[in-house]
Amino acid sequence: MSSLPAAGDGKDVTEELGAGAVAVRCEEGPGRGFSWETSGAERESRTPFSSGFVEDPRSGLGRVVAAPLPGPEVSRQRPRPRDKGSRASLAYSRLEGRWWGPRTTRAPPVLSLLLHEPELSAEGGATGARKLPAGSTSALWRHLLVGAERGLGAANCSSPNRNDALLLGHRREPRLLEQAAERDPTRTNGGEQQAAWVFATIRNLPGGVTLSMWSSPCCPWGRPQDAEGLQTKRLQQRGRQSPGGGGDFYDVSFKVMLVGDSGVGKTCLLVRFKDGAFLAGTFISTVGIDFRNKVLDVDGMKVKLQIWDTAGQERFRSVTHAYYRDAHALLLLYDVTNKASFDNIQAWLTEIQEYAQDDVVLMLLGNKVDSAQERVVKREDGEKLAKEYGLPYMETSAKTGLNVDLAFTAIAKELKQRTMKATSEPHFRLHDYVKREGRGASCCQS
Ligand SMILES: Nc1nc2c(ncn2[C@@H]2O[C@H](COP(=O)(O)OP(=O)(O)OP(=O)(O)O)[C@@H](O)[C@H]2O)c(=O)[nH]1
Repeated sequence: MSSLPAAGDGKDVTEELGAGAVAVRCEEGPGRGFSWETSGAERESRTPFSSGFVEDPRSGLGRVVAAPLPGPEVSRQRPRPRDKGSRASLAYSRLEGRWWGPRTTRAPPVLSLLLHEPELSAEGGATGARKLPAGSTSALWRHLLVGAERGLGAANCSSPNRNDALLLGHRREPRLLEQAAERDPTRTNGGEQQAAWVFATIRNLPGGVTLSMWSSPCCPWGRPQDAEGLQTKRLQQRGRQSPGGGGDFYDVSFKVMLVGDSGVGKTCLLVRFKDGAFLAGTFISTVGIDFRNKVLDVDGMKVKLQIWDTAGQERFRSVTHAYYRDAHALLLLYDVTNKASFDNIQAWLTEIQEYAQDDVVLMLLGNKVDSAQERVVKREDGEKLAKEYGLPYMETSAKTGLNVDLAFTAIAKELKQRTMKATSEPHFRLHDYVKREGRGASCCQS
């Protein structure tokens, strides 16, 4: 792979980026958000995927994105001339409002990824903007399989001058597409229309990762089969109030992480809690890490939970490790229909012990209890394990919603109590609460 040209020299770098060259990573931390252009070639496919978190300094909202990059330290440094040829070559500083890289430039680079639209970030997901040269048939875009699976979602994007747009979307956020489409109908740029409209999927990114993408029906790589269907859907849903949003007020805020093997239902649990919906159908693994916010009213106090959905797959483990230290609470899930996921709980606990704070609030959840026929892990086994480790325990179903709200509410109550130094309220006991309130197959220990 050749190195990226300096930003602003007007060159189309897409060919040079080569196969699999799509992703973005960000510096972590409030008020320091910026995005990176990255690239990766096939030969770097063993590079572990990494991810970053960017937070809008004004709204305090953020989003997580994934990138095939080495360690997080890469993003903590400004690219310098000596970085030329490294994969973190260009960056856009939101605070400074300019691009910088090997050479600071006035204009954004031809191929750039940018994070913005903070209101969308409240919903999580990876977004990015990409300026495409008109009629581009770059190697990059040949990697897009237009018209991939239905049900993939997207978030909005645009370039800094808000002319050219394309996005790297989140796989399970069709609502974001609707929002994006309503806010940004097809834009015009020098006679060429580009906007976020139609999804595609980028496959075979380094690490074997697949990312979903939406783009314009009139984009250079052609109109996908179901563009009209999408448009119809958008029109029908116009006027629906967008849920969530970034304007929630809160008194206290906590970070909660969902961990456990791939496929145990972490994403579904989060979506059930946040949206009251169940993600049935094809299982698509989480890439890197993602999060969503929800504000709960806990005994008169607004408690914001920023819930981080981690990827259960082993290859993303190095990504999630970095987030443990900031977590106030962890929900550790296994799947009652999958014995291996239960057997792996001990390994997860070892990991938690190593990376999380000592005082992290931890709860064990046996998910998918609606699948009674397929159940292979008995409730008693879950209880026993929880007791052994002194954990509160519940059985949940993201499908039916059983105990889902309860699990998060219990966590919020416990965390809220910890922040109240002296209070006249009765002492909250997480174990007792879970035992008392849990429904159906839920239970307890202690
Ligand atoms: N029956 C049933 N299926 C569920 C439940 N929760 C999740 N699933 C299904 O299990 C599969 C995996 O769910 P996800 O939420 O994507 O799993 P995950 O833990 O986030 O997986 P990774 O992202 O790979 O870590 C999907 O096909 C879901 O539809 C549940 O409570 N009941």
